[in-house]
Amino acid sequence: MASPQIVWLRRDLRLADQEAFHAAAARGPVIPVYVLDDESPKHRTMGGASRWWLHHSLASLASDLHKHSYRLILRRGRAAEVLVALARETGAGSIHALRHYEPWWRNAERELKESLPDGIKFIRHDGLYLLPPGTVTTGSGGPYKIFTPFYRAMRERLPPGEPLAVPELALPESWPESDKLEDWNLLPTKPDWSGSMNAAWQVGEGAAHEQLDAFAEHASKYEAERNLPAIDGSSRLSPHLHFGEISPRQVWSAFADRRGKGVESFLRELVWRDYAANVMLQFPDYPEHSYKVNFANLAWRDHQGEAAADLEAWKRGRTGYPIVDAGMRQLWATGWMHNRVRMIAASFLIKHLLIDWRVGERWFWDTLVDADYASNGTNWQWVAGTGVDANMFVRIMAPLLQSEKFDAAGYIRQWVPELAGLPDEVIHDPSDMERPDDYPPKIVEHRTARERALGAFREL
Ligand SMILES: Cc1cc2nc3c(=O)[nH]c(=O)nc-3n(C[C@H](O)[C@H](O)[C@H](O)COP(=O)(O)OP(=O)(O)OC[C@H]3O[C@@H](n4cnc5c(N)ncnc54)[C@H](O)[C@@H]3O)c2cc1C
Repeated sequence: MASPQIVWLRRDLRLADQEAFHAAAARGPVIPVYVLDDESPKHRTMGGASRWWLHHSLASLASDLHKHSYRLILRRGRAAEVLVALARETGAGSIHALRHYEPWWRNAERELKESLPDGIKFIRHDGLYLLPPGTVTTGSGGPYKIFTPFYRAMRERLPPGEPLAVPELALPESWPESDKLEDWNLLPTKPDWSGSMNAAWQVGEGAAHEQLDAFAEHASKYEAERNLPAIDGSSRLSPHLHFGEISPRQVWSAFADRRGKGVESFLRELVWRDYAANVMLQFPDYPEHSYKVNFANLAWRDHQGEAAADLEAWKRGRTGYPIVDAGMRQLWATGWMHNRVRMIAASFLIKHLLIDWRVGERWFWDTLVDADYASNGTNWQWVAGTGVDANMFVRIMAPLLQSEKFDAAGYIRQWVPELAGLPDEVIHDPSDMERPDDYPPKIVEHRTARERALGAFREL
């Protein structure tokens, strides 16, 4: 019998369109393993909301494998060490994995390759992105920094090809020991904040495809509706894509025969995910520092001192700005926030409260179910105006105007029930007289905040 092949899973928790499974299945019986590695990412271990999602995603994948009389092996520890030990223990001929690009995963892949004994191969495949990061280059062969030219160059290389079906898997002669998922304590207990998350999401590969099918029905309206938080106009595929329950290639190919403004606009957004990965590949610590180095000197307010109460109000959705509070409460309750509102809430923290964007990035890292090192960092730097692109710090969003412009009244009513009784004309910016007693006053006036931010910028 051919030697078993290990498939090392990380953010690729699916059976279909999974090159690692395919390649492994072609060589012998397959042992799929997920390693819970809290060591390699150091301070970038998964946040609470991501761990909640991970639990359910692993449970779903294990159950899908079980339908094929298969198992998902769970191990915990430093990935490279765990995999070397498992390969020895099972007599595996190869370890297959999809290439990951977070700096800690690139290190772990290198470490694994170097520490495997002779005769055991580590074989990497593509599949996390539409095209492998680093392969879309300028005429002179360099990487792109700006989205639009990157997008144009990507489009010339797309579509990404046909997705793969679920491969036939042969059973190994015996199964190695596995941890129990429940013992990993990925779900919150004290306190258990997951009630509203359970109500908001169906997790797993099957659910990802149902979500895609549901979105495809109204994708033609995406361009018109994507910026309106009161409407479910976007796909909500981000956590499914982040955990790889569905591949971007599968998403792309679902629209192969359909064009039009809505679909085009959606596919363009999907390319942002690839763009962010390309930025991360060029600048591995992009989410950790302002790319424009002079911002290291910006006089941010001290978020652990003078600005601590403001930061807390932002996190809890009690800033007195209804659109910001609705977004932050949606995030807290469901682990997700509408894209337009992410921009408004992030901008509010950075410009109105003059708190370092990295503090907000970390809060999102902990609370988003789609928290993604590349996408989160790239978007926070974009909003801050500190990043590789042309956006500028001095472009300050006016949250109340944004709220009106994007018709957020229904969204505010849903997430800020104290304001539910207010009419549309008032709800975006209730005066002191109209503001219910249980809703806080604005923690800072727009004009004052704007001047403070511009003043800090001028001092750079
Ligand atoms: C401050 C801030 C932080 C963000 N943090 C994250 C994050 O940690 N993880 C994350 O996946 N997205 C992040 N985004 C991008 C965007 O808000 C989400 O991808 C989007 O809201 C997810 O909803 P959706 O699946 O309905 O998106 P859709 O509009 O349906 O888009 C389809 C897919 O394209 C990708 N996508 C869309 N917009 C972007 C974008 N601007 N950048 C990167 N990918 C994009 C996502 O994978 C998304 O699922 C952030 C945006 C901001 C402004």
